[in-house]
Amino acid sequence: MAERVAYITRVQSFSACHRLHSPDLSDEENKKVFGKCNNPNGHGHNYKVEVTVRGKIDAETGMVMNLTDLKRYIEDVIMTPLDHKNLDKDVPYFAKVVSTTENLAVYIWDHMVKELPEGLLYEVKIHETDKNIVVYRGE
Ligand SMILES: Nc1nc2c(c(=O)[nH]1)N=C([C@H](O)[C@H](O)COP(=O)(O)OP(=O)(O)OP(=O)(O)O)CN2
Ligand SMILES: [Zn+2]
Repeated sequence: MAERVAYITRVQSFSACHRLHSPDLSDEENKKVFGKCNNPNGHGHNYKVEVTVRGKIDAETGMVMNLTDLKRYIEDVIMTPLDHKNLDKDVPYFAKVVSTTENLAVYIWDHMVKELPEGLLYEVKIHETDKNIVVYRGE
């Protein structure tokens, strides 16, 4: 049978708070750029992350990869470090990196790509709110 390629996705939600604030900008500039999201005491989100892997459907198993394994990687990369956390204060990566959803997607990609078999990770999509969605594909 000809080789077939499929995309499989696992969805995971987590809750976290953050403040958009750049150490490279003055307080005034931060207020101007980030507006209400620069509130000193932060604000929270119920993030929804979609992790998609792309690969050949294995002839013997019928799977690109076992979704149960993907679930375990997501637990280690997303849930343990990020769920119910203050992103800026609890996650060392964001001490100097602004916790935008773009940078959060890069964080998740960079950690997920180390766990997964080479070449499988295709996309990290984050719904910060129902209306704000970021896609990162490792570029
Ligand atoms: N490019 C980006 N822009 C913004 C980001 C981001 O991560 N990347 N993040 C924010 C804030 O974190 C903010 O929390 C967004 O919330 P809000 O504007 O309230 O969200 P909605 O637009 O979905 O809410 P409305 O109901 O439309 O008010 C801002 N910008
Ligand atoms: Zn926010």
